[in-house]
Amino acid sequence: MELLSQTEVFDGWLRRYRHHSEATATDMVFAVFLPPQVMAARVPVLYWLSGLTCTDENFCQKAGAFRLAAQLGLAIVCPDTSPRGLALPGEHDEDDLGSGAGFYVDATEPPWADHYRMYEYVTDELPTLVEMNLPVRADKSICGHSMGGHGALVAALRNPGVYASVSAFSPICHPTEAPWGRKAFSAYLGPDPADWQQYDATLLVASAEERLPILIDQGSKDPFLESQLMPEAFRAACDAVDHPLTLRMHPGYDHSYYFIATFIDDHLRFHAQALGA
Ligand SMILES: N[C@@H](CCC(=O)N[C@@H](CSC=O)C(=O)NCC(=O)O)C(=O)O
Repeated sequence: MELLSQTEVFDGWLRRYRHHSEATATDMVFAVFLPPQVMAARVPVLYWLSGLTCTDENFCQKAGAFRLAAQLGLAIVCPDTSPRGLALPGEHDEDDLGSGAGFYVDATEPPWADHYRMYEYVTDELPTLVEMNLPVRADKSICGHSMGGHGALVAALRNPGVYASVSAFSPICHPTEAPWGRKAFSAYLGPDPADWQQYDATLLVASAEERLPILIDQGSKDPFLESQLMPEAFRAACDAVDHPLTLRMHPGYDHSYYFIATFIDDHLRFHAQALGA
């Protein structure tokens, strides 16, 4: 891993690293916040998956998470949202496909399949790299926003026993029925919706092997609420199998990082408690 920068913040450190990824066959950049407790012992990790158009930097600059993470002794790892440095056909033309829009799936279709393997990257390669090279424990939790909320829910539902806790802000809960999800899945996974189900939290929850409690925060004035996010479909799927879900609707809040910043402390405490931080 190549250290690109280190910035002291709340007595901890925000670092950015570049490394070669086998999963994406590109270089990847990620950010990590290390709390001051790493001077004495390894700390647990929260993975944050960002949404469409983001890089590793949006959460770091806008969420306001590091003061409490420093108090709780929680590391936070922020991956990028897609491979970079490529010039695949159409890759940089739209906000919801290609660069900045990896959707945390392993693409099977050309021209994406050789590089757009963000599921493998965030669930396997990156945690292995982080645990080998940084002063963290293997204990981990996962959280995300919008496309990243979808990624966090899918990662937890598909990997029983791996995450101590999972939460999301404004997640794309039912991407196989949402325009963003249908467009991305068609491109990355091909035309057969049967191949999309493994990446849809609302479809996965019935067969989840672990009933890990889920926390979701959602703003009622989010312009994407009904068309793209569909938390009520996810609630119904959870209710049908008694999967523990806390879905908090917040009147007046939208889809932005102002909403995330308002409630991020609740998520940090939720994860810190599960991780024993
Ligand atoms: N332009 C896009 C939506 C862009 C957007 O709102 N991106 C969100 C995530 S949306 C779901 O994944 C975001 O986090 N933006 C970065 C930020 O710093 O705010 C459209 O309208 O389709």
